[in-house]
Amino acid sequence: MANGNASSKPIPKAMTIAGSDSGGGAGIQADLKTFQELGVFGTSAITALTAQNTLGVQGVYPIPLDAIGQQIDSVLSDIGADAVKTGMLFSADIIALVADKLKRYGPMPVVVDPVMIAKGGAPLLQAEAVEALRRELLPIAAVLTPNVPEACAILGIDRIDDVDGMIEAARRLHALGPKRVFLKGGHLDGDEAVDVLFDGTEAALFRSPRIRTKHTHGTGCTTASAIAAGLAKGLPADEAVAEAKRFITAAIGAALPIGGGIGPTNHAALRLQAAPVRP
Ligand SMILES: Nc1ncnc2c1ncn2[C@@H]1O[C@H](COP(=O)(O)OP(=O)(O)O)[C@@H](O)[C@H]1O
Ligand SMILES: Cc1ncc(COP(=O)(O)OP(=O)(O)O)c(N)n1
Repeated sequence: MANGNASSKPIPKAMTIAGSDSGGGAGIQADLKTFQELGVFGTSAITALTAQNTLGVQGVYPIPLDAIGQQIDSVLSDIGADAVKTGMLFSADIIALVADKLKRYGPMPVVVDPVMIAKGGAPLLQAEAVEALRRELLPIAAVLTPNVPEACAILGIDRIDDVDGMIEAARRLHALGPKRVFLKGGHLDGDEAVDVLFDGTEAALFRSPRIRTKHTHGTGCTTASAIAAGLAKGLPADEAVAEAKRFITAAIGAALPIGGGIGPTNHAALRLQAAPVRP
């Protein structure tokens, strides 16, 4: 009897392979909250511990390779995953290990969030690891989800200024191997936050009003894990992206002004909109 109920379908499962954010707004913590909110059972392999809060990153401690590999083996050899999301991977060695494991346990859709630098400026990927990301991980990505600075770093270009520039960059990123590129426009200016999904043929735009808040910690992790949740549920990629855009827009709209710096998005926002808590 699946899920204790003979009539229910098995629950979709998604795994996050990422860093831990002690402040709870990004990383593994954001991913697992997102999976839970979107009806997906979440599992994890932690690649690095960060001592982090709304003010910034105070420490980064990579996990030994054996321990990362063992977490992935434990989860994928038993529970499995309908989709995987990768986030902070920190070093070329960790990237190579993760790519190897995903090839061994695949095929399953992999959302690659090429996390490089936290909002406060702390490096979360060693500079020399960008080439490993390009070579090992991009070719196995079902969806690559860079923000604008990450897209520039992967392509070795100085700037992307507008939506036309994003479309051109998404085309060039697609040529590096991912099935789809979802290039996020949160770092650009304008009254709308516009993202580009390029599938090798067409570029589709996803637009939302730009919310005037400083509390955007964890937007990238949350968006990528929401896409992974959609893929785990069997949604086509464009629907998974549309659901993720609704999720992150609501989460930013109800962001939490906690701590003294950049607060986290509110992962419960969509659920609370649907069923507001009565006093
Ligand atoms: N102020 C904002 N208002 C509305 N949407 C935003 C805002 N900032 C970012 N977004 C959206 O959040 C998602 C994550 O984007 P981005 O901030 O570019 O990623 P990252 O957190 O990786 O830097 C995208 O869908 C983007 O359009
Ligand atoms: C452990 C960890 N992983 C990833 C990030 C970056 O997350 P992101 O969603 O891009 O949010 P910001 O750091 O840009 O707010 C992180 N900070 N920590």
